[in-house]
Amino acid sequence: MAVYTEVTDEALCAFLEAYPIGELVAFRGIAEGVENSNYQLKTTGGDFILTLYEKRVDPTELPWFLGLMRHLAAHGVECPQPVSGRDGEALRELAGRPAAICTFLPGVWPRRVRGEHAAPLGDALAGLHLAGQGYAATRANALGPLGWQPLLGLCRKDGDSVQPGLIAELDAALAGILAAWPAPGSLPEGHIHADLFPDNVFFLEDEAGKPRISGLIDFYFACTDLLAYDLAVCLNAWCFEPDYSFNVTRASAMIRAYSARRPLLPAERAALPVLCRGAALRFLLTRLFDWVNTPPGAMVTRKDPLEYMRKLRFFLSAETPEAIGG
Ligand SMILES: Nc1ncnc2c1ncn2[C@@H]1O[C@H](COP(=O)(O)OP(=O)(O)O)[C@@H](O)[C@H]1O
Ligand SMILES: N[C@@H](CCOP(=O)(O)O)C(=O)O
Repeated sequence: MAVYTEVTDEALCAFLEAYPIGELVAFRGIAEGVENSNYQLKTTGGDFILTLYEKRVDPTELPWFLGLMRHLAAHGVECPQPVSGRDGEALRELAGRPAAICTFLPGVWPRRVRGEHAAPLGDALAGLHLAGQGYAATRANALGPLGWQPLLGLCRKDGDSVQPGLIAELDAALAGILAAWPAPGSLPEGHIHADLFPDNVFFLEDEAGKPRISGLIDFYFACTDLLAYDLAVCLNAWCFEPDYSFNVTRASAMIRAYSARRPLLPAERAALPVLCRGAALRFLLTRLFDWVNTPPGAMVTRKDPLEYMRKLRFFLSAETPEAIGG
């Protein structure tokens, strides 16, 4: 569930007076999502998404995220655009939370990933990286390599209750990944989405039934980091079958489409195995942290950390870029 903060009719109507988007017709909470509370709004001015930012988003960072979305939308990326109020401000407060209204995107995210999603995704990811180039402000990746050791430390006490021996296995994997991680400045950097999972990518079908991307959402992990790391996140999130076998054909199609729009440097391609290991570890650690540190009834939706242990093991065994479709 992801409606953590309830909003009353009265509070919402009063809130909407600040915006030039007409009057409220209907609204409903959206159950999907993990981090924030989302509502779909219908007003006499159209359809919108209202997001109330919950505790895990640092409010001082919200202007950076909203600015990035605005910049990307202005440079051709289909993504939600923050709607400004009559005073020019997109960010205000509702029900005691920072809140913003964004444009509604058509389409649905794929409940089951298919091969034909891979090329549009690779192309859209490269488009996002290119469009992000002119956004000057930067945001460090709090969930990058420097954050992994402290996060693992916070899971140390209870991690083995999820799987015996897990912490020792993660200690060894982390040491290897950090030792092989690309040196600062050695690979191209820019603004990355950093969480481009299937539930953050909307598709529509064309007349022939072929999926095309109608929008990318959820930029609240976006940051400035290695561009190829974003591709590694997608290889993790999109290229495994339900039985955890890696679909190398799908991965190749994604990497090829990415490279057709933003050619990968040989050094980026060579780094893909370690970047994929790092990306698997990153999602494993945040899921493990939530798993072992979330008291019952807390407002966090927990996801299975062991899914990413299996992916990490695969990437640890894949030594060459070719083994992962590169
Ligand atoms: N701009 C948008 N247009 C249409 N639907 C949206 C939009 N933003 C969010 N949603 C809906 O809300 C759900 C949760 O959004 P998401 O940003 O992933 O939440 P969270 O940050 O809590 O993970 C999405 O799966 C989608 O159904
Ligand atoms: N994609 C992450 C969790 C973040 O959730 P989102 O709903 O904000 O995309 C994971 O799968 O661990």
